[in-house]
Amino acid sequence: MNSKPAGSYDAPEGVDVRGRYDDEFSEILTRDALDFVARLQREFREQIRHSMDCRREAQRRYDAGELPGFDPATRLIREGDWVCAPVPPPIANRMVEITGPVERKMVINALNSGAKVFMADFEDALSPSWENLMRGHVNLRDAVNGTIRFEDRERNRVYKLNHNTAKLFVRPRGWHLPEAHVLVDGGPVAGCLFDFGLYFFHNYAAFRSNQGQGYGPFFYLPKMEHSREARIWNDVFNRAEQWAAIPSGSIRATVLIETLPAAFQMNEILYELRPHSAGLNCGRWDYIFSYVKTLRAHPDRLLPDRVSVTMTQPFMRSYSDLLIFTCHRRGVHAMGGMAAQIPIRGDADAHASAVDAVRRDKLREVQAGHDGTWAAHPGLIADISKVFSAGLSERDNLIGAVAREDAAGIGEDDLLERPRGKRTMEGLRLNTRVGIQYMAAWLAGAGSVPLYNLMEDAATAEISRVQNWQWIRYGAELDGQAVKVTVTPELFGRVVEEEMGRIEREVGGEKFRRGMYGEACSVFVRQCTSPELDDFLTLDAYNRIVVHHPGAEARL
Ligand SMILES: CC(=O)SCCNC(=O)CCNC(=O)[C@H](O)C(C)(C)COP(=O)(O)OP(=O)(O)OC[C@H]1O[C@@H](n2cnc3c(N)ncnc32)[C@H](O)[C@@H]1OP(=O)(O)O
Ligand SMILES: O=CC(=O)O
Ligand SMILES: [Mg+2]
Repeated sequence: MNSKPAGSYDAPEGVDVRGRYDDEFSEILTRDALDFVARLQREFREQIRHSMDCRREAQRRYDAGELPGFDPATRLIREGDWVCAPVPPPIANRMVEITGPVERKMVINALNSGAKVFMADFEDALSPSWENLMRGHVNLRDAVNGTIRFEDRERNRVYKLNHNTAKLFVRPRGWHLPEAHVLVDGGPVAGCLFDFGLYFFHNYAAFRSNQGQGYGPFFYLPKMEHSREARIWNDVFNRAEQWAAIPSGSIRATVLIETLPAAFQMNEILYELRPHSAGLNCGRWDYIFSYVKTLRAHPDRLLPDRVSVTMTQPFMRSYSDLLIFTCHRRGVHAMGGMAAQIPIRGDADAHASAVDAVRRDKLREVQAGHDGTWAAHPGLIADISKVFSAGLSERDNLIGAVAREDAAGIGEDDLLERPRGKRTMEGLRLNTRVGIQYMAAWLAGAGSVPLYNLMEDAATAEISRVQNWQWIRYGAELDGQAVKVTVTPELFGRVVEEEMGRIEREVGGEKFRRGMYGEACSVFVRQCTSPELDDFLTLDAYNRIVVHHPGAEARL
């Protein structure tokens, strides 16, 4: 018999759910599901804590002047002749993958978009409020069951799934983010174990029969910095497979190489995950952010304007080439990244040039040997598919076709080569405008937004933040000014004031007053000017979206 009070979650011993109660959420937060998450947390929390300590230790070495590099201790793994488990047939062709937050209408649109894969995102594209996370789980359960519907009453439109849909991958949060609404033995559960655990618990069986042809579920794993973190994921997958009594190697995951230290660990990461690997992906935006973050104490590594740090910069090209070589050598997909352009309404020329930029980016990717790539918006899928299907010429992927032996010699200097380009006042202004507006959206519950005709999410906003921090910290000199202009806290203060004025004019007075712009501005400014660089924009800001029930706001 169920003894839980009405209107509260039925939590097992040691688990305390502090998030708002909702009958629909309680279908996800069942006693058994919470027990599964709690088991994962208890088994892996020490390893996670140790890995986060190791990250801090490595950062102390970089701050003392060391540069990231290949680890001599794992040379045999890099040089050895091993391959990952064979690619599962249902995901052999991953030519175009659409990504987006786990919002109900977008989940349906993404699954119907014509992309091969939909990466449902609890990470860069989602503001991880309790409501967003829990609705996301309800949405994914309904999507996997095939019953998901959404009614847009204003537009008199009903959304439901087509017969053929994209294969679902789910991206849980990174290791660093806690889930403050669920405590296990008094401490917050790791956000990624919460996301993974609930999704796996409710969906593994239906996914394997409806979508995975006996494989799955499938995941994307973000922001790792070292292969020891991949080992934890591999152990989590083993534990989940044992618990569900499904064959070992059912779960597959693509790791985003999106931190600078991880670029030197591609082989090691694949090796740790080799029974469960579904390749690697170039997470270009977080990678740029990580370049600044990792080399925060190196004043000779100032980034040029964000707009000029593209995939054609030599350090970015080397990273993508090495990723293709490594993945194909190990028998798995080498996925490309996200072009930030999105369709532009009401300006045909601007739209054509945005689509053209995406096409060029994708052409470069497929010609380099990437097996597939990401699309930010359904309106780009047809163009991207055209470029990639020509490049794949009837094959599912290029794994056996393009070896990229020429990239075998890419070394530390190539991966660390200094980015080139100008640093301008407009770069500083744009970073500020974008960072504040993104933060305002995130605090209000939207984790991905269109700004100035580009997709912005947590990763792209991070670049704006750390670049401002770096320029202020080291007094970057701006190019293109009649007189010498150095970035100082005072100059930045003036820029913030002027850009807040511009934001108000652009969004309109009423929206500005009702929105979270003031709070966003103070978070962003504090982070850009603090003596020590914060690890993540969203970690500090997370406290502002945690709401414990019953009761007021909570701080971790
Ligand atoms: C760095 C990284 O990590 S990249 C991966 C993480 N980032 C992302 O996933 C961002 C994905 N993209 C998006 O979130 C969106 O495209 C945005 C926010 C940039 C723009 O969204 P909108 O302002 O809604 O765009 P727009 O108004 O043009 O949308 C038109 C339609 O396409 C849908 N749509 C747009 N993008 C997506 C998407 N990625 N997935 C599914 N549907 C989408 C909209 O829901 C809308 O549907 P409707 O016509 O049925 O109402
Ligand atoms: O997650 C993707 C990225 O570019 O960051
Ligand atoms: Mg990312």
